[in-house]
Amino acid sequence: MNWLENLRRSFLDWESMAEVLPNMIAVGLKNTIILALASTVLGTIIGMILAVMGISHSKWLRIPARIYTDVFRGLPAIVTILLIGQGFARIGRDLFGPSPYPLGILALSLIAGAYIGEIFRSGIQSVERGQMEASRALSMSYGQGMRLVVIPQGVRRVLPALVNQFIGNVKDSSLVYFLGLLASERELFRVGQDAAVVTGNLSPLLLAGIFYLVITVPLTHFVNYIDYRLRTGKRPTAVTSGLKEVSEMEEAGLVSGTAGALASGDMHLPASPSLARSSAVPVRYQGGSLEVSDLSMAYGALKVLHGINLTIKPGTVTCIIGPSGSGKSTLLRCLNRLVEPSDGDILLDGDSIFKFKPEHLRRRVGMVFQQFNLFPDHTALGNVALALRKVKRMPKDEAYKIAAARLAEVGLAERMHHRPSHLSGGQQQRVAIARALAMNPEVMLFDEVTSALDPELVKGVLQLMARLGESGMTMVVVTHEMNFARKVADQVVFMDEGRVVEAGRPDDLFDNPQSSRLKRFLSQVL
Ligand SMILES: Nc1ncnc2c1ncn2[C@@H]1O[C@H](COP(=O)(O)OP(=O)(O)OP(=O)(O)O)[C@@H](O)[C@H]1O
Repeated sequence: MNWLENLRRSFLDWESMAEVLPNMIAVGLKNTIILALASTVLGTIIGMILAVMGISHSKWLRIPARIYTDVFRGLPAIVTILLIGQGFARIGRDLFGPSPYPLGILALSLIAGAYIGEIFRSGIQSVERGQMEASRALSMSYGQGMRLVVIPQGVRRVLPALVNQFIGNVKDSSLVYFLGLLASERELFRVGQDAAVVTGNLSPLLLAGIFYLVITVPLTHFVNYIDYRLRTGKRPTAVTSGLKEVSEMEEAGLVSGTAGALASGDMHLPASPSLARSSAVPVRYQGGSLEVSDLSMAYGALKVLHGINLTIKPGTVTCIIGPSGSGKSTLLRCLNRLVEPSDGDILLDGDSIFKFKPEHLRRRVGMVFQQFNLFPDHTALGNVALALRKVKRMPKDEAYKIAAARLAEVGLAERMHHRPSHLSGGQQQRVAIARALAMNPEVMLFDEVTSALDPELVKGVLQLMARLGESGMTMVVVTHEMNFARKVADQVVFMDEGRVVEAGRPDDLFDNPQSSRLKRFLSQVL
């Protein structure tokens, strides 16, 4: 039992622990926290700058950020601390006085910045491109899209990694003692080590270890909890349970009145009980007109649109059909300047859209995407209200009132407090439509909005779009739904290889195609 007693004296000598405890808390713990917090805050600022430089289009920003990251990640922490702490000791003395403490914080921050920069960069780059596209389509500037949509999502995704970095800083703070700290500046490790030398056992050092764990373990669990809350949002549990069934029932309700109606051509609107109920007084829209002339567009050397001419009258529905890669989506994106054409002009209510700032144009021309592109960190209501608040600068109450009304119009009054991940695909797409409508546009662009939906959810969305078309909204719809185009469109445009091959009334195009290309296309899709 002798060796057991030996171990106890080495590690669990209560007296020497009790003796060092006040100093451990008042000096060691305090300094460790100051060193770790200060270097994390400064490192976060450096990291954010590095991340923005790292994703910049300019190589003059990217390359220095890369070199910095490689150097400070590649060097052992102790080397950096000694190089900074001793190499800059003179400057440090002039700036901060005799203490090496500030230089220690600086060295820790420079190291942390390199890691945090990489964490931020990968977080921001992991956010889907569609999020920025949706932000821009809602009239946000690039900066607003980054600040309000992309960066918050990126940061949330990397929150656990950032906490790991803080924990790394807590531990790395022990290296600063190499710089020769004053007694009042010693951190946990140094206080423990000093006491261990005096008492001749390791108990004070073990106590220091326990303090490290007291800082890091609860923090990890707390951040995991915050991460969970941010990911899932505050939601009553009762709503989550049985969600699938509710959403399926709702979709079924939407579909039931129209099942097969589109296919048979016997579609009466609004046939859906939930849609009809949700908008007893139909909303009327003041649709705008579009005139596209000689429009061409290229992605680099790839010419995608060749001299497109198109007239879209106010309050009409134009469906664009054509084979994959024929330039339909590109034409749509030219209409709200998500891409810039190389030639030609587009008039909105008689004015060239190139006279406006793109952000102003996009308030008048809304867009809905195939992949919905809802903001996952916001509820349905938050998704619709975000641009109203941040772009249109409406007071919060007014924005939420309008958002709630728009969601009610698309049959989602009862689901407005749900996040996208708790909505079915059809419901998400209806939120996206409500979100675009809330900006009060004159023209709505729909880019294959039902292509990502399960077949049983398609009809609900198509029915909503058909109702919107009947309410006076000008709509340009890229679609593979030929029955929808036939029944709802005022004009169908067939594109192939970047050209409008035929355009006209749906009956004329579908029943009496003129060109061999349209005949071949229809024979493949009908
Ligand atoms: N961002 C881009 N960069 C480079 N080329 C692109 C880009 N987007 C589309 N293209 C190319 O432009 C052409 C037209 O694409 P577009 O998406 O407009 O066609 P589409 O008719 O909408 O096709 P689909 O029905 O498959 O969506 C294609 O050859 C496509 O590969």
